[in-house]
Amino acid sequence: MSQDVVAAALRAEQANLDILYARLDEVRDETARTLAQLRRTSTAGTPAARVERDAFLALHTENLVRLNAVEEHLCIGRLDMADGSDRCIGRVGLTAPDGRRLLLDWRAPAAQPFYRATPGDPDGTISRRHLTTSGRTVTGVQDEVLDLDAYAAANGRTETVGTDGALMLALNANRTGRMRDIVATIQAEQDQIIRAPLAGVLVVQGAPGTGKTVVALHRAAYLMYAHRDRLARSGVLVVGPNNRFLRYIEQVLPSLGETGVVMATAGQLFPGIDARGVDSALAAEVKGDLRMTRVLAAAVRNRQRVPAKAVELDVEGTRIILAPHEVDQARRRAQQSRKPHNEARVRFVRDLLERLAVRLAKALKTELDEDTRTEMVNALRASPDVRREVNLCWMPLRPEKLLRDLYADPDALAAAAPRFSAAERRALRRDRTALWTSADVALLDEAAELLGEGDPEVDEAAAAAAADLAAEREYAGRVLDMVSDMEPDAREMTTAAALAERYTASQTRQSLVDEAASDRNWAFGHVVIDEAQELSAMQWRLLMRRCPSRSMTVVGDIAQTGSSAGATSWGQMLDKYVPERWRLAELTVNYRTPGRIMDVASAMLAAAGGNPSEITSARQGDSPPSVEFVSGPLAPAVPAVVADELARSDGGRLAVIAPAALVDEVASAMLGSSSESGTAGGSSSESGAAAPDDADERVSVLTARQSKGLEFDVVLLLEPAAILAESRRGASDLYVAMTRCTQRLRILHREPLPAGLTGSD
Ligand SMILES: Nc1ncnc2c1ncn2[C@@H]1O[C@H](COP(=O)(O)OP(=O)(O)OP(=O)(O)O)[C@@H](O)[C@H]1O
Repeated sequence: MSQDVVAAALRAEQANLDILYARLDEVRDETARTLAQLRRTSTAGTPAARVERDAFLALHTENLVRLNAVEEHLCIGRLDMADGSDRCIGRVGLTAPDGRRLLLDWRAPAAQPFYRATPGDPDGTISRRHLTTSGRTVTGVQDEVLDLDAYAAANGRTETVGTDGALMLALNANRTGRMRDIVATIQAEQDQIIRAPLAGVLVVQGAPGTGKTVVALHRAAYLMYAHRDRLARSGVLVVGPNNRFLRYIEQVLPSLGETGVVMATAGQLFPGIDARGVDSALAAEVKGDLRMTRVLAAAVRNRQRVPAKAVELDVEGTRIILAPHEVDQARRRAQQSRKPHNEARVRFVRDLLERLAVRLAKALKTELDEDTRTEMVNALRASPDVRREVNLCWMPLRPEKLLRDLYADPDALAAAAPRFSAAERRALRRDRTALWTSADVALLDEAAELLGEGDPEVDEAAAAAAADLAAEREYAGRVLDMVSDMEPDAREMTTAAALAERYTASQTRQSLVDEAASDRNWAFGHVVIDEAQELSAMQWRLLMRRCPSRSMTVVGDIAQTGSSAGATSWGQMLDKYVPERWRLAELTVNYRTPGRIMDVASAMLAAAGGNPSEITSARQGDSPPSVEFVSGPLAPAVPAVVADELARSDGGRLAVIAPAALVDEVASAMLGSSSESGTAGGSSSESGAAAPDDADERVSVLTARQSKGLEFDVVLLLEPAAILAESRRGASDLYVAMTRCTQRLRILHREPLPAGLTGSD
């Protein structure tokens, strides 16, 4: 390849990139000016005029956010088409003032061949060019020929232009602690998943590092582009395994210009609760089991009581009897309504008061007609005795109270869960002050279904709010007429239909995250679930309630299931909700872990009885895991090894993954060594151990479970045999830990190594 050809290609691409950035700057300035003008516009005028102004404010603000988000790597490449035209592909669409298309959004249908065209199926293309850029400078180009004859005819040569491959550059780059988008290098099998239809449940199964997470996030961005009308209003929910993981991925969607996504762990899916407690393996398993639906239903029924014997009540000085059989009859009738507890209570109280009114009339020797009946009922309602007894029989309940009372009372547990073993019931026992766990959240949600809202005032307020929202939506439909005056690039980034929905969303978008989080009945338009193999059957039930349309992207790897309540097959969890309506897509190339390390991880898992997926690694790497025997305690040996690795890894990030019992000791050893002399690698912030939640530190000390979904340049794995023995799913945890590194895996051990795990001692 002549240097001249490369230099000429770089020059040509630089000239084009300059035009694109100049246009981006222009559009940004125009949008900012329009916004400033709109803000200056008087807020007086008709309500409709104010609503219009707000609609445009929201639209332009959103556009500005998007335009600012695409500064880095604005243009990712180009397609040369057989018809002589070309298509520049970028993170956003841009049009020249005269309407000429300058840049095509990577999600547009016309951009699809950039990811999918092959020499066997060039789809109207001659060649594909990948661009690497740094800031606003082109640093590399790489051409892939898709139709050789046409390429030779167009370029007068068959030789392609190429600097380093964009994919290899991306894979070899040091990690930063934050996941990056992969718009420039999405692979064909990944693109198929990203652009798959919105409807239905799509399960993306794949071994470690195959890009499941990153693909699911790009799919969310794609769906929000292709179905903006629907998803802008209802929002997309992304569920991840823990807060650290959510922080690790949180920048991907904003970097693709998409906001309005709710991110949550399974422990944050019940309004007002952020579960921080931890369950034992048995408690998590029991709480995640579908048998809990029956236990909770029984717990609720057991709060609908009949007094053991007749109770005397004082009603304004008159004594009447509350007879058990009458309470029982009122209870039965209320139960027959099949309404949730708090709603059925209204009927129970009404029925019981009617019966007591008869007794009261008799005691007062009064005829019971329409007028006196109302009088009697009012007197009964005012009686403290009556109120107390009615509440004792059928108390209005919140889910939190129901569950706390159940966990705290062995008798209540025994009555609600008679078929559970004593050990299972013991596992559920908790003090009233215990922290909520993520498994509790699914139970609270189930309890909320069984209890219902039941407060008529609340219901009325909700109905009024719903009516308001409907009226706004109708108005938003009329805002459509105004779209034609919009600036072309703003139009490009939306569709006319989307504006209508977006206008409605503008009322909620800013607070969509808060609103959706505070509304248990929020129906998300699409739900992305990551590390989905970890979810229990009860958690699936909750997620299905959050997504009545069943439009979901479910990603995970059954071989990595660590939770005792997690899935052993996808059908086990999904068949009951979407029988024969979920589809499976598989990813087969590992972009993270070098092949020589992956082979050892797979051999270990197979030797432990697991079932690792067949997998090819995009890179083989230099060496298998290095294994070192340590004769003394492990923790004190760690800082020196970390210092050595940091010195070698040139700015990369490192994780020490240890058995749970060793983590604190290792973290202390790291902190001690850094405060003493900085021997562990320079400044204390570089060498000090980070808390498991801290994604920005260069060194993290984690358990295998905490490392799920994350990645590091170098992993130092301590005592694999202890991780293996930690739980019933210890082999999966160890497999996860071994597959987190992008460059090197170093193992320190004192105990004998698990079977299959061999390396270069
Ligand atoms: N097409 C691609 N181009 C560049 N990088 C990619 C591509 N696909 C995946 N990667 C990178 O590979 C790494 C692994 O991706 P990701 O975390 O999404 O995998 P995963 O399947 O979710 O892994 P695990 O199940 O082990 O958590 C990430 O750094 C991701 O950016």
